[in-house]
Amino acid sequence: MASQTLEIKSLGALGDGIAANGVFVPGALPGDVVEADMDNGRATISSWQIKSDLHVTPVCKHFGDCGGCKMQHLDMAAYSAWKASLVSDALAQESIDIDLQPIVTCVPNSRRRAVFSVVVKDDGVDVGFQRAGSNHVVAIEECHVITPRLMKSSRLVGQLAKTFQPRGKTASFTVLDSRTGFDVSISADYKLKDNDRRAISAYAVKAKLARVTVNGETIIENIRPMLSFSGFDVAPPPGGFVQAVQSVEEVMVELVCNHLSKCKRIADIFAGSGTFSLPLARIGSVVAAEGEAAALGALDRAWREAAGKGLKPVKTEKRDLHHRPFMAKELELMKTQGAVFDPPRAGAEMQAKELAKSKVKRIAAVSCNPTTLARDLRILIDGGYTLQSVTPLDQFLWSPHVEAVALLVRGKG
Ligand SMILES: C[S@@+](CC[C@H](N)C(=O)[O-])C[C@H]1O[C@@H](n2cnc3c(N)ncnc32)[C@H](O)[C@@H]1O
Repeated sequence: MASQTLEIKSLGALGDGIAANGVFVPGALPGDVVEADMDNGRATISSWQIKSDLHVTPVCKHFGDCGGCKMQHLDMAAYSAWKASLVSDALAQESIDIDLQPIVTCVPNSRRRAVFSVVVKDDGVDVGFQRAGSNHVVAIEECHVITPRLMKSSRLVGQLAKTFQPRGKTASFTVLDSRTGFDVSISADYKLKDNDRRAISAYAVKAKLARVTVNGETIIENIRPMLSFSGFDVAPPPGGFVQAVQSVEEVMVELVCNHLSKCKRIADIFAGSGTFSLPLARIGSVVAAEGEAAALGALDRAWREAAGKGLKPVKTEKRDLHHRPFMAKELELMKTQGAVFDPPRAGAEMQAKELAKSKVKRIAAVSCNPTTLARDLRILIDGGYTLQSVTPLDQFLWSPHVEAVALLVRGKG
């Protein structure tokens, strides 16, 4: 195996150091000079000649083994600057020139949902996260990302798995830290027998789990799992999308609601269970479109339970928005003044093209993928919108993921 001396100049989008010669070096930071073993173009650090001042001691004992966190070795200020740069670099690729708002960060131990990998063995059970690039489950004893309650839930998850999960199989247990208890949603490649259902139910009652679902089948719901979305009680469907960190969600909602604060008719496109629709219903009537019927059901129920508190109507619409976006004409017929769209990672290219032709005055674009966000913003700008601000938000601490909220107006808005 050949060895090379590499001088690290920058950080890539996935958090690897990038050497002067373009080689990606996992674990390296700008300012490092490292000796690396090269194997088929892949670099593995064997030693440091110079260690950059940007290195800090990772807080977690599992760092490097567990694939959950990639950037705990980077100084926090440099880390936040790198995250913001992921957004500004993507915008620059589309020739969008704007000074970003300061990045919104989250504190450790604030993520309210964890996806544990669980394997039951002859001598016990491993509950943890997968090693990067492998199926191996790294059993965790500590985690600095998820809430302390979720960390405690990992023990219950292990006990639950032991009651029914076949030995040697790995399954994914998504646990939501809801106000009324843990909502456990299991995704597995084995079929349940009636005995398994009975065992799951018995354990869920004993451990006071709010709900347990396996491959979409609700095995038991002791109590509805409840979250608060901007003061609204919402019971998201099993495994349904929720923003990862409540404090970051609150900032996103504030940005969107302030931007649309004078709009009487609003479209919430990719609405989920109503993170934006519900607070927006305090401002104007909302059409909430989304592909998951269960998420819309949760939204509708939350709106009904809160109705009478001066809320405007929320009309839900199940719709495949990638194939059937809101057409410009349709938005006009609906008299839409403001729109928020918050698509999955692929973005909302078709929808952006229709919005670009529309008369909608104010748009909030929320995104978890800077590249597709920049593409969609370019479409809107070319359609005559002015980009007023872009705020990066970090709710996936120490990972390479970053969110952003971009605000646009047509004319004077
Ligand atoms: C990033 S989430 C945002 C949800 C919501 N705005 C929120 O903040 O909670 C994206 C949403 O898009 C929905 N979705 C994904 N593909 C879709 C499609 N083709 N048509 C409609 N909705 C889709 C998902 O179910 C999910 O609820």
